[in-house]
Amino acid sequence: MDNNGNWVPIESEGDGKYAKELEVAVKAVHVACMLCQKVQQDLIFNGDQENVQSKDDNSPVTIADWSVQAIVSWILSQAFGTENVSIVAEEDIESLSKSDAVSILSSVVKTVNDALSSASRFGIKPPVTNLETTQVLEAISRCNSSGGPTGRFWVLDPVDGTLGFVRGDQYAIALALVENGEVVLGVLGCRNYPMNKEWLNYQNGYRRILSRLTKLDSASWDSKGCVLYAKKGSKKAWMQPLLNGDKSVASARQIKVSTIDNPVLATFCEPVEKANSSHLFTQGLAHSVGLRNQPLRVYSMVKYAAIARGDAEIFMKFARAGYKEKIWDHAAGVVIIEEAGGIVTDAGGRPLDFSKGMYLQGLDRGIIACAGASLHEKIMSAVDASWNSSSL
Ligand SMILES: Nc1ncnc2c1ncn2[C@@H]1O[C@H](COP(=O)(O)OS(=O)(=O)O)[C@@H](OP(=O)(O)O)[C@H]1O
Ligand SMILES: [Mg+2]
Ligand SMILES: [Mg+2]
Ligand SMILES: [Mg+2]
Repeated sequence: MDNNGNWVPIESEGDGKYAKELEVAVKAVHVACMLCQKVQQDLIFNGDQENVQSKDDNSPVTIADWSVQAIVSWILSQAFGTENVSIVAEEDIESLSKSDAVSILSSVVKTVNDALSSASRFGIKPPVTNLETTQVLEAISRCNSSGGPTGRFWVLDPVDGTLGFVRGDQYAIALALVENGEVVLGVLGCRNYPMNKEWLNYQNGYRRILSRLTKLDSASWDSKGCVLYAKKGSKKAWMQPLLNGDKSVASARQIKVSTIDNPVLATFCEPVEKANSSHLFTQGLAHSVGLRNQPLRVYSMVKYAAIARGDAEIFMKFARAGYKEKIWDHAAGVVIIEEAGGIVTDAGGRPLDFSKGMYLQGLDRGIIACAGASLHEKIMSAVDASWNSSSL
Protein backbone atom coordinates (compact mmCIF):
# COMPACT_ATOMS: atom_id res chain seq x y z
CA MET A 1 0.00 0.00 0.00
CA ASP A 2 1.15 3.54 -0.51
CA ASN A 3 1.24 6.05 2.33
CA ASN A 4 -2.48 6.64 1.96
CA GLY A 5 -3.24 2.96 2.41
CA ASN A 6 -4.05 2.32 -1.26
CA TRP A 7 -2.99 -0.72 -3.23
CA VAL A 8 -0.35 0.09 -5.76
CA PRO A 9 0.35 -1.64 -9.05
CA ILE A 10 3.42 -3.79 -9.62
CA GLU A 11 4.97 -1.26 -12.03
CA SER A 12 5.52 1.26 -9.28
CA GLU A 13 8.13 -1.00 -7.68
CA GLY A 14 11.60 0.57 -7.62
CA ASP A 15 13.90 2.26 -10.11
CA GLY A 16 13.11 0.22 -13.19
CA LYS A 17 16.10 -2.13 -12.90
CA TYR A 18 14.95 -5.72 -13.45
CA ALA A 19 11.46 -4.32 -14.12
CA LYS A 20 10.75 -6.62 -17.06
CA GLU A 21 12.28 -9.64 -15.27
CA LEU A 22 10.07 -9.00 -12.24
CA GLU A 23 6.94 -8.48 -14.30
CA VAL A 24 7.45 -11.67 -16.32
CA ALA A 25 8.40 -13.70 -13.23
CA VAL A 26 5.31 -12.57 -11.30
CA LYS A 27 3.02 -13.35 -14.23
CA ALA A 28 4.65 -16.76 -14.74
CA VAL A 29 4.11 -17.57 -11.05
CA HIS A 30 0.44 -16.57 -11.29
CA VAL A 31 -0.01 -18.92 -14.26
CA ALA A 32 1.81 -21.65 -12.32
CA CYS A 33 -0.47 -21.15 -9.30
CA MET A 34 -3.52 -21.59 -11.50
CA LEU A 35 -2.01 -24.75 -12.97
CA CYS A 36 -1.21 -26.18 -9.53
CA GLN A 37 -4.61 -25.40 -8.12
CA LYS A 38 -6.25 -27.44 -10.86
CA VAL A 39 -3.86 -30.38 -10.43
CA GLN A 40 -4.19 -30.34 -6.63
CA GLN A 41 -7.96 -30.23 -6.86
CA ASP A 42 -7.98 -33.23 -9.24
CA LEU A 43 -5.58 -35.04 -6.94
CA ILE A 44 -7.54 -34.45 -3.77
CA PHE A 45 -11.12 -34.52 -4.96
CA ASN A 46 -10.87 -36.94 -7.93
CA GLY A 47 -8.08 -39.09 -6.48
CA ASP A 48 -5.81 -38.85 -9.54
CA GLN A 49 -3.04 -40.67 -7.66
CA GLU A 50 -1.39 -41.99 -10.83
CA ASN A 51 -0.17 -38.43 -11.34
CA VAL A 52 2.12 -38.77 -8.30
CA GLN A 53 5.44 -40.62 -8.72
CA SER A 54 8.27 -41.43 -6.37
CA LYS A 55 11.84 -40.27 -7.02
CA ASP A 56 14.99 -42.29 -6.25
CA ASP A 57 15.18 -40.68 -2.79
CA ASN A 58 11.53 -41.67 -2.21
CA SER A 59 10.37 -38.06 -2.32
CA PRO A 60 7.22 -37.39 -4.37
CA VAL A 61 7.06 -35.67 -7.75
CA THR A 62 3.83 -34.94 -9.57
CA ILE A 63 2.61 -33.78 -12.94
CA ALA A 64 2.43 -30.29 -11.37
CA ASP A 65 6.19 -30.23 -10.65
CA TRP A 66 7.08 -31.08 -14.27
CA SER A 67 4.32 -28.93 -15.76
CA VAL A 68 5.27 -25.83 -13.77
CA GLN A 69 8.93 -26.30 -14.66
CA ALA A 70 7.96 -26.57 -18.35
CA ILE A 71 5.65 -23.56 -18.34
CA VAL A 72 7.97 -21.22 -16.41
CA SER A 73 10.90 -22.24 -18.61
CA TRP A 74 8.78 -21.64 -21.74
CA ILE A 75 7.50 -18.25 -20.53
CA LEU A 76 11.00 -17.03 -19.61
CA SER A 77 12.38 -18.18 -22.97
CA GLN A 78 9.61 -16.43 -24.86
CA ALA A 79 10.19 -13.19 -22.95
CA PHE A 80 14.00 -13.06 -23.02
CA GLY A 81 15.05 -15.47 -25.79
CA THR A 82 16.11 -19.06 -25.17
CA GLU A 83 19.79 -18.18 -25.59
CA ASN A 84 19.58 -15.60 -22.78
CA VAL A 85 17.84 -17.76 -20.24
CA SER A 86 19.72 -20.04 -17.89
CA ILE A 87 17.76 -21.89 -15.19
CA VAL A 88 18.73 -24.00 -12.18
CA ALA A 89 15.69 -26.07 -11.24
CA GLU A 90 14.74 -29.15 -9.28
CA GLU A 91 13.23 -31.51 -11.84
CA ASP A 92 14.66 -33.39 -14.83
CA ILE A 93 13.10 -35.52 -17.56
CA GLU A 94 14.86 -38.81 -16.85
CA SER A 95 11.90 -40.68 -15.39
CA LEU A 96 9.42 -38.78 -17.58
CA SER A 97 11.12 -40.07 -20.74
CA LYS A 98 10.92 -43.77 -19.79
CA SER A 99 8.59 -46.04 -21.73
CA ASP A 100 6.38 -46.69 -18.68
CA ALA A 101 5.81 -42.94 -18.23
CA VAL A 102 3.79 -42.43 -21.42
CA SER A 103 0.57 -41.67 -19.61
CA ILE A 104 2.10 -39.30 -17.08
CA LEU A 105 3.98 -37.50 -19.86
CA SER A 106 0.78 -37.00 -21.81
CA SER A 107 -0.87 -35.62 -18.62
CA VAL A 108 2.02 -33.15 -18.29
CA VAL A 109 1.67 -32.03 -21.91
CA LYS A 110 -2.08 -31.60 -21.49
CA THR A 111 -1.68 -29.72 -18.20
CA VAL A 112 0.87 -27.35 -19.76
CA ASN A 113 -1.30 -26.66 -22.80
CA ASP A 114 -4.45 -26.19 -20.73
CA ALA A 115 -2.68 -23.63 -18.54
CA LEU A 116 -1.13 -21.86 -21.54
CA SER A 117 -4.54 -21.57 -23.17
CA SER A 118 -5.63 -19.42 -20.18
CA ALA A 119 -2.33 -17.56 -19.83
CA SER A 120 -3.50 -14.49 -21.74
CA ARG A 121 -5.72 -13.69 -18.75
CA PHE A 122 -2.49 -13.09 -16.85
CA GLY A 123 -0.86 -11.05 -19.60
CA ILE A 124 1.16 -13.93 -21.07
CA LYS A 125 0.91 -14.50 -24.82
CA PRO A 126 0.11 -18.19 -25.43
CA PRO A 127 1.74 -20.20 -28.25
CA VAL A 128 -0.03 -20.13 -31.62
CA THR A 129 -0.57 -23.87 -31.47
CA ASN A 130 -0.37 -26.33 -28.59
CA LEU A 131 3.14 -27.30 -27.51
CA GLU A 132 4.24 -30.73 -28.76
CA THR A 133 5.55 -33.36 -26.36
CA THR A 134 9.11 -32.73 -27.56
CA GLN A 135 8.75 -29.00 -26.87
CA VAL A 136 7.51 -29.66 -23.33
CA LEU A 137 10.37 -32.08 -22.65
CA GLU A 138 12.82 -29.56 -24.10
CA ALA A 139 11.46 -26.76 -21.89
CA ILE A 140 11.89 -28.94 -18.77
CA SER A 141 15.35 -30.16 -19.68
CA ARG A 142 16.60 -26.68 -20.61
CA CYS A 143 16.58 -25.96 -16.86
CA ASN A 144 19.95 -27.65 -16.54
CA SER A 145 22.18 -24.79 -15.42
CA SER A 146 24.36 -25.56 -12.44
CA GLY A 147 24.53 -21.95 -11.24
CA GLY A 148 27.80 -20.56 -9.93
CA PRO A 149 29.52 -17.28 -9.03
CA THR A 150 29.20 -15.30 -12.26
CA GLY A 151 26.54 -14.25 -14.74
CA ARG A 152 22.82 -14.43 -14.47
CA PHE A 153 20.60 -17.43 -13.84
CA TRP A 154 17.07 -18.14 -12.67
CA VAL A 155 16.45 -20.50 -9.78
CA LEU A 156 13.17 -22.43 -9.84
CA ASP A 157 11.48 -24.80 -7.44
CA PRO A 158 8.37 -25.59 -9.50
CA VAL A 159 6.55 -27.04 -6.50
CA ASP A 160 8.22 -26.62 -3.15
CA GLY A 161 6.66 -28.79 -0.48
CA THR A 162 5.47 -31.47 -2.90
CA LEU A 163 4.51 -33.56 0.12
CA GLY A 164 2.18 -30.79 1.29
CA PHE A 165 0.87 -30.49 -2.26
CA VAL A 166 -0.11 -34.17 -2.51
CA ARG A 167 -1.66 -34.02 0.95
CA GLY A 168 -3.90 -31.15 -0.12
CA ASP A 169 -1.93 -28.75 2.03
CA GLN A 170 0.53 -25.85 1.69
CA TYR A 171 3.09 -25.61 -1.11
CA ALA A 172 4.86 -22.80 -2.94
CA ILE A 173 6.12 -21.98 -6.39
CA ALA A 174 9.50 -20.32 -5.97
CA LEU A 175 11.30 -18.34 -8.67
CA ALA A 176 14.39 -16.21 -8.12
CA LEU A 177 16.94 -14.44 -10.27
CA VAL A 178 20.61 -14.62 -9.26
CA GLU A 179 23.24 -12.30 -10.68
CA ASN A 180 26.92 -12.67 -9.87
CA GLY A 181 26.11 -14.92 -6.94
CA GLU A 182 23.49 -12.63 -5.37
CA VAL A 183 19.74 -13.15 -5.36
CA VAL A 184 18.35 -10.01 -7.01
CA LEU A 185 14.68 -10.98 -7.38
CA GLY A 186 12.42 -13.39 -5.57
CA VAL A 187 8.83 -14.42 -6.29
CA LEU A 188 6.82 -16.86 -4.17
CA GLY A 189 3.42 -18.15 -5.24
CA CYS A 190 1.44 -19.47 -2.27
CA ARG A 191 -1.83 -20.80 -3.67
CA ASN A 192 -3.18 -22.00 -0.33
CA TYR A 193 -1.92 -19.17 1.87
CA PRO A 194 -4.76 -16.69 2.06
CA MET A 195 -4.31 -12.99 2.42
CA ASN A 196 -5.81 -13.40 5.85
CA LYS A 197 -3.36 -15.08 8.24
CA GLU A 198 -5.82 -17.03 10.40
CA TRP A 199 -5.80 -19.84 7.89
CA LEU A 200 -2.23 -20.71 8.67
CA ASN A 201 -3.31 -22.09 12.01
CA TYR A 202 -1.75 -25.48 11.85
CA GLN A 203 -3.32 -26.90 14.95
CA ASN A 204 -6.51 -27.18 12.92
CA GLY A 205 -4.84 -28.43 9.75
CA TYR A 206 -5.24 -26.66 6.46
CA ARG A 207 -6.86 -29.63 4.80
CA ARG A 208 -9.61 -29.89 7.40
CA ILE A 209 -10.42 -26.21 7.04
CA LEU A 210 -10.31 -26.68 3.30
CA SER A 211 -12.76 -29.58 3.23
CA ARG A 212 -15.16 -27.84 5.58
CA LEU A 213 -14.98 -24.68 3.54
CA THR A 214 -15.28 -26.50 0.25
CA LYS A 215 -18.54 -28.06 1.34
CA LEU A 216 -19.87 -24.76 2.55
CA ASP A 217 -18.50 -22.40 -0.01
CA SER A 218 -16.23 -23.63 -2.77
CA ALA A 219 -16.10 -20.14 -4.30
CA SER A 220 -14.19 -18.73 -1.37
CA TRP A 221 -11.57 -21.49 -1.65
CA ASP A 222 -11.07 -20.45 -5.26
CA SER A 223 -10.20 -16.92 -4.28
CA LYS A 224 -7.51 -17.82 -1.73
CA GLY A 225 -3.80 -17.33 -2.06
CA CYS A 226 -1.10 -14.78 -2.63
CA VAL A 227 2.03 -14.01 -4.59
CA LEU A 228 4.92 -12.32 -2.76
CA TYR A 229 7.87 -10.66 -4.43
CA ALA A 230 10.85 -8.42 -3.74
CA LYS A 231 13.81 -6.87 -5.48
CA LYS A 232 17.18 -6.85 -3.75
CA GLY A 233 18.10 -3.49 -2.24
CA SER A 234 14.65 -1.94 -2.66
CA LYS A 235 13.87 -2.31 1.06
CA LYS A 236 10.36 -3.21 0.03
CA ALA A 237 8.54 -6.51 -0.33
CA TRP A 238 5.10 -6.89 -1.84
CA MET A 239 2.09 -9.14 -1.75
CA GLN A 240 -0.61 -9.53 -4.36
CA PRO A 241 -3.82 -11.49 -4.01
CA LEU A 242 -3.87 -14.38 -6.46
CA LEU A 243 -5.47 -13.31 -9.67
CA ASN A 244 -8.53 -15.18 -10.76
CA GLY A 245 -7.64 -14.28 -14.27
CA ASP A 246 -10.01 -11.37 -14.62
CA LYS A 247 -7.24 -8.74 -14.52
CA SER A 248 -3.80 -9.04 -16.10
CA VAL A 249 -2.11 -6.74 -13.59
CA ALA A 250 -3.05 -6.99 -9.94
CA SER A 251 -2.41 -4.37 -7.35
CA ALA A 252 0.02 -5.15 -4.58
CA ARG A 253 0.53 -4.05 -1.03
CA GLN A 254 3.74 -3.70 0.86
CA ILE A 255 4.50 -6.30 3.52
CA LYS A 256 6.75 -6.01 6.55
CA VAL A 257 8.10 -8.40 9.14
CA SER A 258 6.60 -8.46 12.63
CA THR A 259 7.75 -5.95 15.23
CA ILE A 260 7.60 -8.54 18.02
CA ASP A 261 11.04 -9.01 19.55
CA ASN A 262 10.08 -10.66 22.81
CA PRO A 263 10.53 -14.46 22.55
CA VAL A 264 7.60 -14.99 24.92
CA LEU A 265 5.29 -13.51 22.30
CA ALA A 266 7.08 -14.85 19.24
CA THR A 267 5.99 -17.75 17.02
CA PHE A 268 8.48 -19.96 15.23
CA CYS A 269 7.86 -22.05 12.18
CA GLU A 270 9.61 -25.15 10.95
CA PRO A 271 9.19 -28.03 8.47
CA VAL A 272 6.34 -30.47 9.07
CA GLU A 273 8.52 -33.55 8.64
CA LYS A 274 10.95 -34.50 11.39
CA ALA A 275 13.10 -36.06 8.68
CA ASN A 276 13.71 -32.61 7.18
CA SER A 277 14.53 -30.75 10.38
CA SER A 278 15.03 -31.91 13.95
CA HIS A 279 11.92 -31.09 15.97
CA LEU A 280 13.67 -32.33 19.09
CA PHE A 281 16.49 -29.82 18.73
CA THR A 282 14.19 -26.86 18.03
CA GLN A 283 11.93 -27.87 20.91
CA GLY A 284 14.86 -27.64 23.35
CA LEU A 285 16.01 -24.43 21.74
CA ALA A 286 12.55 -22.89 21.94
CA HIS A 287 12.35 -23.77 25.61
CA SER A 288 15.76 -22.26 26.40
CA VAL A 289 14.94 -19.00 24.58
CA GLY A 290 11.56 -18.71 26.27
CA LEU A 291 9.37 -19.25 23.20
CA ARG A 292 5.96 -20.22 24.51
CA ASN A 293 3.82 -20.53 21.39
CA GLN A 294 3.42 -23.90 19.71
CA PRO A 295 5.60 -24.20 16.59
CA LEU A 296 3.83 -23.49 13.32
CA ARG A 297 4.67 -26.55 11.22
CA VAL A 298 4.12 -25.65 7.61
CA TYR A 299 5.16 -27.33 4.36
CA SER A 300 7.32 -25.40 1.91
CA MET A 301 8.62 -21.86 1.56
CA VAL A 302 5.26 -20.63 2.81
CA LYS A 303 7.31 -20.47 6.04
CA TYR A 304 9.47 -17.74 4.50
CA ALA A 305 6.27 -16.01 3.36
CA ALA A 306 4.88 -16.18 6.90
CA ILE A 307 7.95 -14.39 8.30
CA ALA A 308 7.94 -11.77 5.53
CA ARG A 309 4.23 -11.05 6.08
CA GLY A 310 4.66 -10.73 9.83
CA ASP A 311 2.53 -13.81 10.62
CA ALA A 312 5.42 -15.48 12.50
CA GLU A 313 8.76 -14.21 13.81
CA ILE A 314 11.24 -17.07 13.50
CA PHE A 315 11.95 -19.84 10.99
CA MET A 316 14.45 -22.56 11.81
CA LYS A 317 15.61 -25.55 9.80
CA PHE A 318 18.21 -28.01 11.09
CA ALA A 319 18.55 -30.85 8.60
CA ARG A 320 20.37 -34.06 9.47
CA ALA A 321 24.16 -34.01 9.19
CA GLY A 322 25.27 -34.60 5.62
CA TYR A 323 22.12 -33.22 3.96
CA LYS A 324 23.02 -30.52 1.45
CA GLU A 325 20.47 -27.73 1.16
CA LYS A 326 19.55 -26.79 -2.43
CA ILE A 327 19.51 -23.18 -3.56
CA TRP A 328 15.97 -23.45 -5.00
CA ASP A 329 14.55 -24.25 -1.56
CA HIS A 330 15.67 -20.84 -0.22
CA ALA A 331 16.60 -18.23 -2.86
CA ALA A 332 13.22 -16.56 -3.38
CA GLY A 333 12.30 -16.67 0.32
CA VAL A 334 15.57 -15.14 1.51
CA VAL A 335 15.36 -11.97 -0.58
CA ILE A 336 11.66 -11.50 0.26
CA ILE A 337 12.30 -11.75 4.02
CA GLU A 338 15.35 -9.46 3.83
CA GLU A 339 13.53 -6.77 1.87
CA ALA A 340 10.56 -7.04 4.24
CA GLY A 341 13.00 -6.09 7.02
CA GLY A 342 14.09 -9.50 8.35
CA ILE A 343 17.36 -11.41 8.63
CA VAL A 344 18.32 -14.81 7.20
CA THR A 345 21.63 -16.51 7.99
CA ASP A 346 23.11 -19.87 8.79
CA ALA A 347 23.63 -20.75 12.45
CA GLY A 348 27.05 -19.09 12.32
CA GLY A 349 25.47 -15.78 11.36
CA ARG A 350 26.67 -15.85 7.75
CA PRO A 351 24.39 -15.04 4.84
CA LEU A 352 23.40 -18.02 2.68
CA ASP A 353 25.78 -18.39 -0.27
CA PHE A 354 24.02 -18.75 -3.64
CA SER A 355 27.23 -18.52 -5.65
CA LYS A 356 28.57 -22.06 -5.31
CA GLY A 357 26.34 -24.06 -7.63
CA MET A 358 23.12 -25.88 -6.86
CA TYR A 359 23.90 -26.41 -3.16
CA LEU A 360 24.24 -23.93 -0.31
CA GLN A 361 27.87 -24.87 0.25
CA GLY A 362 29.49 -24.20 3.59
CA LEU A 363 26.23 -23.86 5.48
CA ASP A 364 26.95 -23.80 9.20
CA ARG A 365 24.55 -26.23 10.97
CA GLY A 366 21.18 -24.84 9.91
CA ILE A 367 19.12 -21.90 8.72
CA ILE A 368 17.73 -19.18 10.98
CA ALA A 369 15.39 -16.47 9.71
CA CYS A 370 14.08 -13.83 12.08
CA ALA A 371 11.93 -10.73 11.99
CA GLY A 372 14.57 -8.71 13.85
CA ALA A 373 18.17 -8.58 15.07
CA SER A 374 17.46 -9.11 18.74
CA LEU A 375 15.51 -12.35 18.22
CA HIS A 376 18.15 -13.49 15.75
CA GLU A 377 20.96 -13.01 18.26
CA LYS A 378 19.06 -14.86 20.96
CA ILE A 379 18.41 -17.84 18.69
CA MET A 380 22.03 -17.97 17.51
CA SER A 381 23.35 -17.91 21.08
CA ALA A 382 20.91 -20.64 22.08
CA VAL A 383 22.05 -22.80 19.14
CA ASP A 384 25.67 -22.37 20.23
CA ALA A 385 24.80 -23.26 23.79
CA SER A 386 22.92 -26.44 22.94
CA TRP A 387 24.62 -27.68 19.78
CA ASN A 388 27.31 -29.84 21.34
CA SER A 389 24.88 -31.74 23.50
CA SER A 390 22.54 -32.36 20.53
CA SER A 391 22.85 -35.47 18.44
CA LEU A 392 22.82 -33.52 15.17
N1 LIG B 1 16.33 -35.05 4.33
C1 LIG B 1 16.04 -33.79 4.07
N2 LIG B 1 16.39 -32.82 4.93
C2 LIG B 1 16.10 -31.57 4.69
N3 LIG B 1 15.41 -31.12 3.59
C3 LIG B 1 15.04 -32.04 2.69
C4 LIG B 1 15.32 -33.40 2.88
N4 LIG B 1 14.83 -34.08 1.82
C5 LIG B 1 14.27 -33.16 1.01
N5 LIG B 1 14.40 -31.94 1.54
C6 LIG B 1 13.97 -30.66 0.96
O1 LIG B 1 13.01 -30.07 1.80
C7 LIG B 1 12.02 -29.45 0.96
C8 LIG B 1 10.73 -29.39 1.71
O2 LIG B 1 11.00 -28.63 2.88
P1 LIG B 1 9.87 -28.30 3.85
O3 LIG B 1 10.35 -27.24 4.74
O4 LIG B 1 8.63 -28.04 3.08
O5 LIG B 1 9.70 -29.64 4.68
S1 LIG B 1 8.37 -30.33 5.17
O6 LIG B 1 7.77 -31.05 4.07
O7 LIG B 1 7.49 -29.28 5.75
O8 LIG B 1 8.82 -31.23 6.25
C9 LIG B 1 11.94 -30.32 -0.24
O9 LIG B 1 11.52 -29.51 -1.32
P2 LIG B 1 10.54 -30.12 -2.47
O10 LIG B 1 11.21 -31.37 -2.98
O11 LIG B 1 10.51 -29.02 -3.48
O12 LIG B 1 9.22 -30.39 -1.83
C10 LIG B 1 13.37 -30.82 -0.40
O13 LIG B 1 14.14 -30.09 -1.29
MG1 LIG C 1 11.75 -27.54 -2.56
MG1 LIG D 1 10.14 -28.96 -5.47
MG1 LIG E 1 11.11 -32.42 -4.53
